[in-house]
Amino acid sequence: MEFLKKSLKISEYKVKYEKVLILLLHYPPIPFEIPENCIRCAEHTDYGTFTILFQDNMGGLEVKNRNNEWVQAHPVPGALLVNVGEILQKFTSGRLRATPHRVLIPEEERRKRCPRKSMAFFLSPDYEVIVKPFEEPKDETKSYQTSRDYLCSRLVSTYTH
Ligand SMILES: O=C(O)CCC(=O)C(=O)O
Ligand SMILES: [Fe+2]
Repeated sequence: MEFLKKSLKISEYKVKYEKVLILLLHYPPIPFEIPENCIRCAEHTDYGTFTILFQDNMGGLEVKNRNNEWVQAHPVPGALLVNVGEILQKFTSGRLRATPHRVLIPEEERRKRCPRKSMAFFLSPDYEVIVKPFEEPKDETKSYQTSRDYLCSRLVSTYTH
């Protein structure tokens, strides 16, 4: 967290602890014909502070840049991918933007017929941390959402469909 404090020049870093959720993802091989435009993981932004992602060499991951263009995030051996999450976007008043990303199915037959594996470390503030811009002083007359409320509401809105 020190690097965030330095790069954003935050004098008081209030996120005392970080919750970590580790997701091991296995995308099965596709042994049959599928319609065009099928995807492995739909466009989304992660909810927390940031996500550290390891991916194998199957490819398919794309991130959206600030010009709203999809850019392939090719796997680089030994490299990690870091995605900014929604809570960090809120902490920084949008100076850091939550990265939209998705996982497509490679055109290439060999990679389509192989599984894809990835490992995601989702970091989120401790549950009682208030989700508000760092530079904004706390207003005692306002009611704020905690990290727990924010994460729960995002999970509910995602999984009620
Ligand atoms: O499998 C991947 O590379 C991405 C997974 C992902 O974005 C997620 O689980 O939130
Ligand atoms: Fe994600």
